[in-house]
Amino acid sequence: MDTPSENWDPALTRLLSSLKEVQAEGEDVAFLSELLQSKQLHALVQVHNKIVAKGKDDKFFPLLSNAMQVTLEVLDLLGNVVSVSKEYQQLLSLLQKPHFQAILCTHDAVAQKDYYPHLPDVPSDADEEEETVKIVQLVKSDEPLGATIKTDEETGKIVIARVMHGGAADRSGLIHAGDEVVAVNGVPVESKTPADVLAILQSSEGTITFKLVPAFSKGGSRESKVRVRALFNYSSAEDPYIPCKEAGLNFKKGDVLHIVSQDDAYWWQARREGERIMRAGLIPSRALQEGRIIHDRQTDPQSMDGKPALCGAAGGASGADCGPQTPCSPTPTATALLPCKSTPKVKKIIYDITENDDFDREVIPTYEEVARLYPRPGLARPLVLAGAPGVGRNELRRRLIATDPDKFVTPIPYTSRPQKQSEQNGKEYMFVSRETMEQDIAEGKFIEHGEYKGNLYGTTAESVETIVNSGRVCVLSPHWQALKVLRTPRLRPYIVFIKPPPLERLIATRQAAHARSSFDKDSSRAFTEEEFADIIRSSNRINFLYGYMFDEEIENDELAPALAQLLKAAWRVQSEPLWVPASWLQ
Ligand SMILES: Nc1ncnc2c1ncn2[C@@H]1O[C@H](COP(=O)(O)OP(=O)(O)OP(=O)(O)O)[C@@H](O)[C@H]1O
Repeated sequence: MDTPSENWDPALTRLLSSLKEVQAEGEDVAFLSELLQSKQLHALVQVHNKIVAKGKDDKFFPLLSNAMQVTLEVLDLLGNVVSVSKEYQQLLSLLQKPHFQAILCTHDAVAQKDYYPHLPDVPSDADEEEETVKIVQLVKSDEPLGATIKTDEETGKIVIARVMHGGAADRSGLIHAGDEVVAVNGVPVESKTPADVLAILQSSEGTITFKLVPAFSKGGSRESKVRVRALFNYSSAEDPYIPCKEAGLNFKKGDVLHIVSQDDAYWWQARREGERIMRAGLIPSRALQEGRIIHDRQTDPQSMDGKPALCGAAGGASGADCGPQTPCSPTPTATALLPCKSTPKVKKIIYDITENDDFDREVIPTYEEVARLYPRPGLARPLVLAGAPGVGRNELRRRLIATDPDKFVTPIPYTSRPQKQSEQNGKEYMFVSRETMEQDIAEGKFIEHGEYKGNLYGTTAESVETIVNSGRVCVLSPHWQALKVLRTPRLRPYIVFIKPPPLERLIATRQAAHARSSFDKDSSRAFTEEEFADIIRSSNRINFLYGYMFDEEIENDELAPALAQLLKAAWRVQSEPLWVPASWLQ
């Protein structure tokens, strides 16, 4: 046991002597005594004292609260620089270090006061006879108040329906969902409608004064930390059921959203990740959106993704709109919001399917929970070029490898066909017997395999891992049906969707380059018009079935810009923290 030295902290010394005075024995007392005399605790107390002493000067305050965001922007800029100086490289390597990025994230959390404790709710056993009223005064500005109001169905009173996270009302900390509005600017609102209240608010100038009866146990809820990737486009202007259009958050498929509240079963509150606007917006919850998609698939089997899936006809039971500077009107009745709620999930044949991809039709693309995966130096994620046969995946893969053959590598395929004399095992192919290959396929060792002229061909997951572990970037251009086998926490692929340009451009670019049809393995000939149309058709279909897996899209119009974009993707994979399914990190 360490013996306290002379400069031992006085508070610890006092605690120790009072412990001795207790004169009790036993394991707990011995443990406490040892703890109070330990050097580690003493060091911690000293650190604490120093922080408290320095804090008194109040010299420490964060200059910014988005250091990590700035870092990512810098990395993006540096990624575009072709020739880099030594200083650039040093800065790059520093900014890419996971520990450095972890410090920046922690810094931002502290700067954003992400740790603040929340005050306990007002006790619900307070005297009900004596109604507590709070007067809240807010300065009117260009910013919306960030709250919606509605008429309470049971009491008929005007209440705060919801408070948008990060908005003016939320930041005041004084207005909560469920608070009853008694008066606005001195005008009692009893027996008024939400629209009347909006009119009062719109006509007010300077400050707005609310007289509110606080709701019990409705204190501000803590922000959730959930991030999701949106798998559909959403525009609140086209959504007839959103309780308040101005409160809606528009987003595109692929955007990462920070879900700050899931308190409401049908309308979540979210911010777009990386945006500096603190006020959250309303988005349809997963349950609501799933219901809409299923409803759309049943009523319109041709429905493709890209359009917001909405139930019923537009302009139905919509909530009254609200002005941008005022609290918003009520949520429409629950029945108006829920025409799809009781609809069971069903399989629906949407395409004229020839392959067996029933599994994929089960996926209802709403949101995918994601988390940031930090790059691990020397362990780049495999780069997967997905797309329709003939679109140019192999051409782009070849050109990428040609830019740096030591860095970009494609796995050597396995085959059961006999080795030719001119061939070397492990160079063009790994030659194995048909029995061995069949057994490995049955054991799930292959990420893709197929048969051509009576011989098996395929690529193993292990060969991908070997390349990753060797510090090089593994580049794959598998058949699209291999995607679901590939997209696992084990391989963590970065999937780039190679999509064709519009038909006219597809034909023009391929004809100008004398492109060879990849549909005909036996002879070298140009693509037919029907084949060009097929490329576009199957591209749409692959995007529909697997779009939720794609990390980015590249349009393969002219080869040079497509390759430049691919090089950028390859850079990102090696250097940037990227969003991946949260389940990969658990
Ligand atoms: N952007 C482009 N402009 C002109 N020609 C292109 C372009 N991209 C690819 N090609 C040509 O189109 C043909 C088919 O490309 P590629 O073999 O890469 O297709 P793929 O997607 O790998 O299809 P498959 O899997 O069926 O081989 C090739 O002759 C290739 O050189």
